Amino acid sequence: MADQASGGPLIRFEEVVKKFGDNVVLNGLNLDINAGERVTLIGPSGSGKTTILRLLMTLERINGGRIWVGGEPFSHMDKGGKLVPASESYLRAKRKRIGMVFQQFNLFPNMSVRKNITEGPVHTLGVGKDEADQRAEELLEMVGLSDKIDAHPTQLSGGQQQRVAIARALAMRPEILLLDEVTSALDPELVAGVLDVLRDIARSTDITMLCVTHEMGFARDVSHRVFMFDEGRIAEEGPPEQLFGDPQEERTKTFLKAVLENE
Ligand SMILES: Nc1ncnc2c1ncn2[C@@H]1O[C@H](COP(=O)(O)OP(=O)(O)OP(=O)(O)O)[C@@H](O)[C@H]1O
Repeated sequence: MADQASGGPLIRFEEVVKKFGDNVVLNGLNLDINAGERVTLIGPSGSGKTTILRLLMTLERINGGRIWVGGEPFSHMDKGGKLVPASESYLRAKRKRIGMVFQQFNLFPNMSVRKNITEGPVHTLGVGKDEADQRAEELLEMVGLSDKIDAHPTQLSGGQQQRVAIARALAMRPEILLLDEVTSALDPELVAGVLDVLRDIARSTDITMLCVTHEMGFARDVSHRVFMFDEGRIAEEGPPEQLFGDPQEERTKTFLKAVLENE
């Protein structure tokens, strides 16, 4: 885990405000994540965790503050020495650094597994077809689905589809991988397989990961830091052994107790 060559974090949220109408979801959020760090966001429903990932995917725009990625403005762009809100084309170029896996797998239903994985590299990044194919084969091996390369998504279980979605995100060689409750839509018996694949990726790559999850065991295993969110602010943060083992804030204690009782 290291800071950027520039000395700064890979991702920086600086006084970020995000509103939906009158609903202020993030109210001056400050957040730094270093290159290679794996971070988990936990907290009650509606506290703004998914919104953070969606801002990084440029699926939402901020209402105030700034986001930086790799020391460069992300929510903004430099125009003659002044920072102005980023244009669509600027955002499109910037978001190539970032991959996301969603709760719903969102695979292309009419394409084979192979095509699902090679489509982005070939069409968005201009990678040659043979190279994209080879990478798809490597990634399918990594997620344990080599034998499904010619299958269609409808022939796969939810867990298998989610593993293809993970392979598809990694095929774009992102620096940052965002995981939004990737096991929430799965039948319980399929959850472990997907989490094992993610544990492997965490162990074998130095990709920067931001996960929103209710799987506390997984959060404990893979995270360098856990952020407890409450009402759009960070109530508490720390390494998992500290945050889970010795939480300081009342809000964290109540939340963890409720999650454990639920489990
Ligand atoms: N597109 C949208 N339009 C209006 N309100 C939205 C939109 N997206 C999110 N919100 C609101 O923003 C708040 C934060 O939502 P967000 O999904 O980030 O929370 P969360 O912490 O990820 O919750 P959960 O654990 O339930 O996914 C909620 O009050 C939600 O209703």
